[in-house]
Amino acid sequence: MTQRSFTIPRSVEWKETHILLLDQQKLPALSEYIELYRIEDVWEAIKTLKVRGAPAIGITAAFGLALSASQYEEDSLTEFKERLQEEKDYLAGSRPTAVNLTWALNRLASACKGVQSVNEAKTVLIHEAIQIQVEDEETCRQIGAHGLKLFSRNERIMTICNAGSIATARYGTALAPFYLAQEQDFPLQVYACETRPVFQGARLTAWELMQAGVDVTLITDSMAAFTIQQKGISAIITGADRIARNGDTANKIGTFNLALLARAFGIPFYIAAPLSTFDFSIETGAEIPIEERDPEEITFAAGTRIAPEGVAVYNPAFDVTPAEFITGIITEKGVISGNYQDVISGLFAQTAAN
Ligand SMILES: CSC[C@H]1O[C@H](OP(=O)(O)O)[C@H](O)[C@@H]1O
Repeated sequence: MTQRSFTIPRSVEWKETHILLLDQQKLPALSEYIELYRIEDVWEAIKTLKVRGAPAIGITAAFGLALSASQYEEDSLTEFKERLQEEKDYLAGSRPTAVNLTWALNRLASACKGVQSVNEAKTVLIHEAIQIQVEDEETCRQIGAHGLKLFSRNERIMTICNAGSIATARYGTALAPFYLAQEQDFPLQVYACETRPVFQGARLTAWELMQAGVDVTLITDSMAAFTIQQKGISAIITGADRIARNGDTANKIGTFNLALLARAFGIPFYIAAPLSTFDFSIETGAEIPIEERDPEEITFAAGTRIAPEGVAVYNPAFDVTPAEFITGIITEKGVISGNYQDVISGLFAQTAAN
């Protein structure tokens, strides 16, 4: 098996005194890293999608909380933990849908439970945030390996948004199989939906896959059905932002459309997501908070107004695909399918036991 080498971009790096962040709003024209020193800048980077993608949001928020806490001057452990809770809640409020944000912040808070001093707490927070990133990279690689087994050579696969390397620690979730396929000289053809309104597919997925030398074709979201029909798309794979215990899955707006098309065309529809994207506290997708974003994301394109001033706008950033339309969920533990309620409950039990 030939091993090929190529660039797989990273979204964020811990730099002790600051966070180094790939500004995803500047891509694809500019691949620029910015330095974040304050928690307010981390909050703003998440809110304005300078960093986006469920795992990448969680990792960045964890770095932001650890960095801010490293600068606290409170000597009292009680006062330190009170301020940590306040700033944890502040970061958690930056975006509502991706559960990885609160999952990562809760993990840092839990890591601090047994500390005996402020200095120990500061060290534990940094180590836990770094550990989250290290684990996520391996998790994504495992998702890629499990996902790649589902595809045949030269298969044509559709995706939406960007669930790539820059949406995670590295490799991505939905795009991870394509990176591993490229490493193994296993040819696949990817059809990427541009992903209105902020074009994560056009700006980010096309950029990532072209950099890796993956055969990627860009289409508009409205072309999905005709492309499946005309180009013989044989599978669809997307990322996820929050998965309920029954398997209902929130992902970028337009994902549910693709799941319905997969059912209509009789092709598999896969979700790729780590266990950290499962929200074991909610039973169904009806409980998933759906972020609604600035109407100007729709009424403007590239800084130019494309809709009449004052027009009513509905701009949900995510939709929820009912579990019945999901062929399988590709996790680091393997592909789960069938009765998601039972299988996910089993995963929850395993995770809780570890
Ligand atoms: C690997 S999670 C990526 C996930 O996040 C995206 O949303 P956003 O760009 O708004 O953060 C999209 O839902 C992707 O599937």
